[in-house]
Amino acid sequence: MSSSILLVGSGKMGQAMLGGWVDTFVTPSDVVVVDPNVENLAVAKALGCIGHQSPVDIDGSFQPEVIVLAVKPQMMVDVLPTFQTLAANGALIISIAAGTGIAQFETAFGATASIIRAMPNTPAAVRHGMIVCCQNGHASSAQLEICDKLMTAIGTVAWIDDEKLMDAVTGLSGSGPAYVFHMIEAMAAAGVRAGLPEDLAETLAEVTVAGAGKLAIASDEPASKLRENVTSPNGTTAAGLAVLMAEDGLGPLIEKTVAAATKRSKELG
Ligand SMILES: NC(=O)C1=CN([C@@H]2O[C@H](COP(=O)(O)OP(=O)(O)OC[C@H]3O[C@@H](n4cnc5c(N)ncnc54)[C@H](OP(=O)(O)O)[C@@H]3O)[C@@H](O)[C@H]2O)C=CC1
Ligand SMILES: O=C(O)[C@@H]1CCC=N1
Repeated sequence: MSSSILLVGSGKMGQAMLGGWVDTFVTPSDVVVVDPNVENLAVAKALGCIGHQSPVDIDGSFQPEVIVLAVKPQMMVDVLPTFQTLAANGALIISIAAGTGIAQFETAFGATASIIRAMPNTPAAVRHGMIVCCQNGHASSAQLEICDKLMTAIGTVAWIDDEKLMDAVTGLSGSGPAYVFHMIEAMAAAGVRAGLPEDLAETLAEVTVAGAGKLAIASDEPASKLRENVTSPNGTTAAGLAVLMAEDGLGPLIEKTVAAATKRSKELG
């Protein structure tokens, strides 16, 4: 890839993105990573990227074409001013921070800067992420293409026009893996209580969730039909679903869960 990338923050999401990029089309030495956390920076360096603990250490001739911001939303106020000079050559700015709106980046980098807000999730680490992108209308078609390629390297990409939807995206797919991991935890614990050995219960829960997810994606049928396919009349699944789909069952709980995460995303902005 000809584009030079500056990645700010090589924590969980920064590392997940880097892994997908260098596994596919990005030359590691084209990526400069800034992170004060020595351990996280070492992961980026081990992949062959150039790493610095501070932007002041970056080679003065480095002109990134893309700047990817992967620090906590609460850090943005302090971090953005330190990258204004590096962005001055018209670099595309991509932020994956929850809540932080495009307007905050326009304030820092200029009203006509090319800004894309993207919301990935942690399955990006195994290139099965869901990434939703939204741009401010100033990115060129080449910049949109670069972003799409970077995000496609870590999963499935969707673009939306209405930035207001990014909070709901964050509450659903951004935070969503945690809901599913908790479901795995709960299923495994229930299996143990039903008499299964712990290791076996964990494997059954993990493989069942992964398999159901794969089937849902591979199948043309809606999830409701796939659910019905498991459910024999008066059988075991019907007995289980009578509990899970009760009036106070999983549906209302997930609705409250996504609403709470969406509200928190709005607050972070
Ligand atoms: N985790 C997730 O599932 C998702 C997270 N996001 C968003 O991604 C962003 C990063 O989250 P995540 O990767 O989980 O967080 P992490 O804490 O794992 O990573 C953030 C990294 O940034 C470093 N850092 C702190 N200050 C600076 C600085 N001034 N310059 C450069 N790097 C700095 C941190 O160092 P230190 O550890 O020393 O603080 C850390 O290594 C957040 O904005 C979050 O909202 C988006 C989608 C999913
Ligand atoms: O919990 C968070 O705030 C981040 C954003 C989406 C997933 N993790």
